[in-house]
Amino acid sequence: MGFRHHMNDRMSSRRLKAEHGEWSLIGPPSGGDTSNLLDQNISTPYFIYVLAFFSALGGFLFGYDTGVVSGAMLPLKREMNLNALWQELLVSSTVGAAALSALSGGYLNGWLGRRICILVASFIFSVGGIVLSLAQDKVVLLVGRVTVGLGIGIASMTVPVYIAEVSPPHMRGQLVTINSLFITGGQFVASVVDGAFSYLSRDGWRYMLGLSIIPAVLQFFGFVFLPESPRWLLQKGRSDEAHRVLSQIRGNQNIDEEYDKIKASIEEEKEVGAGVVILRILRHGPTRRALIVGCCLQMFQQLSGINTVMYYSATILQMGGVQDDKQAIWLAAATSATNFVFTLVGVWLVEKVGRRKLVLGSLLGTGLSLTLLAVSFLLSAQNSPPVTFHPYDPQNSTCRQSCELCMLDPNCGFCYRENGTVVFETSCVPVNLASTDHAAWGRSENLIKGSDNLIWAYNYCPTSYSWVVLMGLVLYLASFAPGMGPMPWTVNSEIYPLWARSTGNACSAAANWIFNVLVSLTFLHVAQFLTYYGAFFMYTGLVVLALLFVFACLPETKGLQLEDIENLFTGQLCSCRGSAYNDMRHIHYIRVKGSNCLQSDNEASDVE
Ligand SMILES: O[C@H]1[C@H](O)[C@@H](O)[C@H](O)[C@@H](O)[C@H]1O
Repeated sequence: MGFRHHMNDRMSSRRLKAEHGEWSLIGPPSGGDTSNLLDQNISTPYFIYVLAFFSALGGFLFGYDTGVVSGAMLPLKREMNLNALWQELLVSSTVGAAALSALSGGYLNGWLGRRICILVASFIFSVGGIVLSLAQDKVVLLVGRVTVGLGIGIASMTVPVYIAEVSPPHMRGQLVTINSLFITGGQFVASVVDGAFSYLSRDGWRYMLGLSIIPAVLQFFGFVFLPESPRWLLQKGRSDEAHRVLSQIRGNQNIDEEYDKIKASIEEEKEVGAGVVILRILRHGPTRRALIVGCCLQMFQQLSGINTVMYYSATILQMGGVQDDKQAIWLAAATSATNFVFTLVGVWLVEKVGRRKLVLGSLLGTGLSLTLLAVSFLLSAQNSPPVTFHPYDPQNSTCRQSCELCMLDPNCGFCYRENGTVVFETSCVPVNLASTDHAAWGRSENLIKGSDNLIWAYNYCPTSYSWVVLMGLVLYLASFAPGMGPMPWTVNSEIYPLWARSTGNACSAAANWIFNVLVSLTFLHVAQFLTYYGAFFMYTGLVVLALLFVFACLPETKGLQLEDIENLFTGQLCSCRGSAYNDMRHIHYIRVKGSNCLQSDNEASDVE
């Protein structure tokens, strides 16, 4: 096998090392079995899994605390007498606080280091959990929700950075994606805890909200004993410590090249000049382009509508015709289980097919399933039962339309009798403002569920299309979870040079949280204006935009050492799509014609 070496090629020394069997810094080939190619002496120590596990507990808490609130809201509404405004406040205050703290987390990360930030986040999570579980009134609840939000923000931007910085290149994608697996795992556990404690007649919400203390304390004590990122240590001039930690996490592998590369990239920082990091990022072409790609990926993740599905799955299923409250809660648990299981597929695929293909495939499936959801809502709307029964209306209300329009008006609900699949004696009447479980007056005012075949439908219409909605939801999650769920976090942890990494991740995580609030706060209003099928068609359109953006702009980062990845952004924006891949023997760069984003494109592919 004749390698042609190109000594002026920045990569050639790495290739040379590869020839001599030093694969540790380069990573395994895409897909196949690497065991016969790897030197037995340089296997990665298990310690890296311990680091990834304790860090990813931050992801678990992120998932748990964002997921638990929808189920906790049902008993909270009852016991604390919460009106719609307070319910919205308790949900969105956490996400808003997360956006702010993710932004400030960039500064804290650079200043205090990744390890201290993770310790601070787990401490904040523990305090938030204690405040929530002991809360006596809604103001204290709000304080608790803001507190956990602050923890979530810091954890969401620090954990992927830390894992990426301690991982060897060939495992980095997988280990960072494990953090996303823990996010969806946290959401799943939260939905099961919600389901289980919803049977308690009082104080169930205290357990739901308080149980997060356990993983938070576990993470705190774990991190007291775990090391700082060697990259951050080197940046701070603590070279001996950095060398020691790197040897500790790489075991018997040769760390010289990795160590030198990190040092070289710190030297490069000086070329960029001094000043406020975000301004330096914006002035420096490659990092500016990386920031645009990173933030847009996070924005598109949220614009694909994942959190309308996660936060409103019970409502969506009800709109699709699932009538029973408890059934809806457990179906929502099944939704988050699907999200979790399919994130596992992402963990499995990320080092095999790479980030780019995973995201493209995921967006394609997400778009198709959103179309299916939209079509099923359209069919339900077109077949929505008309109003046939007009009781005397003491308030002269406006609730007098078909079920579809009745459902879209938050002031009205649909009341009907059912015999098998036949719906009859249908009316649309105002909802009781204190509890949406009842009508304000008339035959559904004091409704005992199921009595006399009478059904009060707030937020949904009787339809025979619920199974299509259910199928659409499952397909949506199966497509979203392996790619668009985890990859924005994974890619962001890799694409910035060391000096810009904390700030870049802070900005992109904040973009994620800001669009999260935006989409989830507007969903019900958007549905009211555009109808449900209109809303889902709109998300489909946004996914098509995302697909075009990713196709044009997202380069492949699989297998590259962190310090090499910035080279992918040295050309014009979007000129390096799909450009680098590593097939174990050498790194290929295929650049889009005319760009200068790579230093070694042609040479890299003429290897035989
Ligand atoms: O990657 C995660 C994951 O997909 C979650 O299910 C979702 O709730 C978050 O918003 C997202 O950032």
